[in-house]
Amino acid sequence: MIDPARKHPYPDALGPDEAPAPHALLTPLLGFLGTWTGRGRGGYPTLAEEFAYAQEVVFSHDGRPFLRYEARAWLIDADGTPLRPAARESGWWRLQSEGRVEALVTQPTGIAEILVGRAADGTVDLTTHQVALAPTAKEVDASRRSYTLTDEGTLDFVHDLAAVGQPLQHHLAARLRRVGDS
Ligand code: HEM
Repeated sequence: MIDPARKHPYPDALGPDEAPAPHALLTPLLGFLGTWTGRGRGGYPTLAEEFAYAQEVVFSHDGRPFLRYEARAWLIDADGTPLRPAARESGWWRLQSEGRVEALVTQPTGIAEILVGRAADGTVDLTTHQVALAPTAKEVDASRRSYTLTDEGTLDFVHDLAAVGQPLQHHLAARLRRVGDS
């Protein structure tokens, strides 16, 4: 049993210079490590209107060749005031040779995705390998996600979705900044 009062013997690192040293396979994704926050916009043909949201995303590692991934979003109004909690998801990005990525992501809406793709030049592109749905989850057939580290120091995110009978198309786009950066 883990004693919650005791410090974890293998804490995650949030930066490339922290211990433990990152596994060599994480090299193409070192720029992703840390906590990011920002805003995005989303929509879908089945929704009455577009929405604006804020999001926090955390990437960490424990020295092995995978990233821990955690994302929380909440809807905001035009002034940025929080309206209500929105999507949450967490998972693991498993790094393989030549920058190949296998990502496992689960959501409290009953959706579990396995995505595959590649990390290169500060960009990760992921497409659906498999989706598993809980009995009461909405129908999701596929998604395509793109994460890009830009020259301005932002992490830009685009998410296309094929769901509820609609073909693959835009659902979300966001721009995040590393917490602590101005
Ligand atoms: C930042 C992350 C996300 C935000 C802010 C977001 C926001 C929303 C919102 C506001 C809706 C309308 C229903 C509602 O009000 O709850 C919605 C619907 C939906 N979203 Fe997302 N979403 C996110 C991520 C995802 C992801 C990762 C998936 C699946 C892979 C997904 C799949 C869906 C589906 C299937 C619907 C239902 C569409 C319908 O029934 O017409 N969303 N999303």
